[in-house]
Amino acid sequence: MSKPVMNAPWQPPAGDRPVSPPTSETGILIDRVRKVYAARKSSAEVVALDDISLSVPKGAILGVIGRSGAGKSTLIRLINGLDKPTSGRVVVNGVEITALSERELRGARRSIGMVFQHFNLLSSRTAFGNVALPLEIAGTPKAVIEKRVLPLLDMVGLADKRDRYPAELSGGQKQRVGIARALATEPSVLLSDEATSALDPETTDQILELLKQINRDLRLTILFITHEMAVVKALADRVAVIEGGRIVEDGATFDVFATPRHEVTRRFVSSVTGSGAPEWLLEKLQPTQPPGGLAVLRITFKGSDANQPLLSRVTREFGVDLNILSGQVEMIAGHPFGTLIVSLGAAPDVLRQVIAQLSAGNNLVEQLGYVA
Ligand SMILES: Nc1ncnc2c1ncn2[C@@H]1O[C@H](COP(=O)(O)OP(=O)(O)OP(=O)(O)O)[C@@H](O)[C@H]1O
Repeated sequence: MSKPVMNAPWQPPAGDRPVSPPTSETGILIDRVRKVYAARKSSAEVVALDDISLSVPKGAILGVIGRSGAGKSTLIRLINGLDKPTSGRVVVNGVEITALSERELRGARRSIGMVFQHFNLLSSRTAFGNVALPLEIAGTPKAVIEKRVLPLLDMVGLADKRDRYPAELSGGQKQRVGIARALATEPSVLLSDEATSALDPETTDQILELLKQINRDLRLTILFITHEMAVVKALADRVAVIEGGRIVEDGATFDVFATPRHEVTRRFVSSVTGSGAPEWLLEKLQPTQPPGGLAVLRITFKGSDANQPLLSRVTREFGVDLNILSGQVEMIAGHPFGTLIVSLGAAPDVLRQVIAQLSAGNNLVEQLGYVA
């Protein structure tokens, strides 16, 4: 049914960020993908994806985050073959999706599960009936369907709701049915399109936990798109930030949180870590020192350095008082990560030494300005 990748020899990507050629351990490969929507009478041509390359190892969870219109949904549609790129190729578990005919694609899609923001359940079917649907379409015998669906409903915690209709289920329960349905054809890859965006925070946490468990238990490769960094923080091993159809930053989740390089990433990161300066402080910040003014520093602690008593050491050593203006320490991808914003009064040469001392190890120290 599906074609293995074999015809074209591997060429390194032309873009500035090469990806490795697909191996047996590559779950999803996006190779120099460009998608241009043609101009229409009333609208100009849109470059939705502009030379994107990404590689997701088998069993990994990649979060793709971007603002509205960045190109996230376009990317998902190209991976599941609902749309074709203008150029470039998409390889899922060794199958070059972009080289398949419509008929071949129908078969290949069984190995790609999809979870949707609004669940997309059939209201006329029970939970069981919704999960069974992709198997019925694939012509699976009834006895096999029964054997496959019941353990799936059990896995998502809905064994007792098998005969309930969507209207009788909560949002979280509907999404559990959606996840079970996505797993019915035993896919190797799960694509999630804003799966938790319609859910309240507590239900979101439960669904993210379920996705993590499924990833662990089934060694399923997951690529999800979202506009919420909190979802990336909770779920992703790796993150790619997309803006204007380009990947502006990608890497291990902790590294991207700890050292965001692009302005868009910084904004996403500060929305969940409290690393951004509070509004009241931003209003008071001045670029030059007013008479008697205090310097304002932002210190980002990474990894084990987050636990070190650096501040008291600096206070003792230089005899300066550090006032904590805002701060937070939390765990990201299993590592402590903290941000503190402090003010202090010190002569310029002492300030330089304080900054040097605080910058020891993995810490990042930035001077934000001065307050009166
Ligand atoms: N079928 C289409 N025809 C023309 N332009 C399109 C089409 N689909 C998407 N676009 C445009 O491509 C760009 C990327 O859209 P896309 O839906 O992929 O973004 P997104 O990141 O998913 O946004 P959102 O979070 O709002 O869903 C946008 O400028 C959008 O207007």
